[in-house]
Amino acid sequence: MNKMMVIGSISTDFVVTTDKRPEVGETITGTGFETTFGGKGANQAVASARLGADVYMVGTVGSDIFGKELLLNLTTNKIHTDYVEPVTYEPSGSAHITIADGDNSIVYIPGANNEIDTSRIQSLKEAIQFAQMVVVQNELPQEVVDEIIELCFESNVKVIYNPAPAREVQQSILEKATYFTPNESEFHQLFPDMTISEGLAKYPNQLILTMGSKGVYYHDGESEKQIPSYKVQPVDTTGAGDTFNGAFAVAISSGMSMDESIRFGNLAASLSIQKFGAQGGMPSLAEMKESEHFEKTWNIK
Ligand SMILES: Nc1ncnc2c1ncn2[C@@H]1O[C@H](COP(=O)(O)OP(=O)(O)OP(=O)(O)O)[C@@H](O)[C@H]1O
Ligand SMILES: [K+]
Repeated sequence: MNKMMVIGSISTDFVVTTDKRPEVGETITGTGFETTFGGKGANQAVASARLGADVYMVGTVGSDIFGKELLLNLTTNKIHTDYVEPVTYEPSGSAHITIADGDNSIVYIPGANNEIDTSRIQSLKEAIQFAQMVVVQNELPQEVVDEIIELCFESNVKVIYNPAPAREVQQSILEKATYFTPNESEFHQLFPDMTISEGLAKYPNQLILTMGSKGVYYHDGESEKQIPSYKVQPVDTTGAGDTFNGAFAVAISSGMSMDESIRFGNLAASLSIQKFGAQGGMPSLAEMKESEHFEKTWNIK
């Protein structure tokens, strides 16, 4: 079984649906309320664990009621929580999402997620060196992300860096990631002066660009390649990118080829967007195998 370490955010999504948004000072009656589990780190951990990886989550939750639920959700998904620390001085991370007119507006409060620091990463050095794959995203302080990638690079541990949400990142850090996986807008934030083709050619077999329904692009050292997505009717695309990253991580660390691993990621993502919530539709390996697109040669270890 693949030992994987996912270092990142763990949050609750509070989702309000309403016919219109309130004006400043106004109170209105909405139409619905739901809480779902989120945080890019936790989402990617759940995606990998459902597909059979042995996942260790590294992160921070508040010592509030939400923190307990967040931990319980991880263990329910068979994720090890030994490296998830409760903190007392910040609330658990949360995203406050209002959906009106088919569009969402979001207030994200990192809270406990910002309390992880570089000394915590140093204290986990041995555990990190023991992982077959490390996965990290941008919902942590950038100096912590930098420290993780530097440590993996020096220790020869494979690391997938999902630079989401978009922000500036030093080129020297990107270069040290085994793979980095922006979507289209994150790509343009990382490389404001480059076309997509120029970026792909500069980082062959390393830059994996997800383009929603258009599929995934990378350069194999000889030419640019496009791996198409699977045609489905999306219900809720929240968590598509997280599912892709978690599934790609499982496939590539199982020794599957780049093309196979991307197809595996695309298939998992296409199943996930047919259900509500970031984690709600993330498939198990058994559900993947039931798909007509599952390939017999895909061998998950
Ligand atoms: N409409 C769609 N139809 C089929 N597959 C899709 C669709 N949207 C997304 N996907 C799948 O999900 C993967 C990731 O999607 P995308 O590039 O939109 O990432 P993202 O912007 O990080 O997603 P999100 O922020 O919504 O989680 C794609 O590579 C593709 O496989
Ligand atoms: K979904």
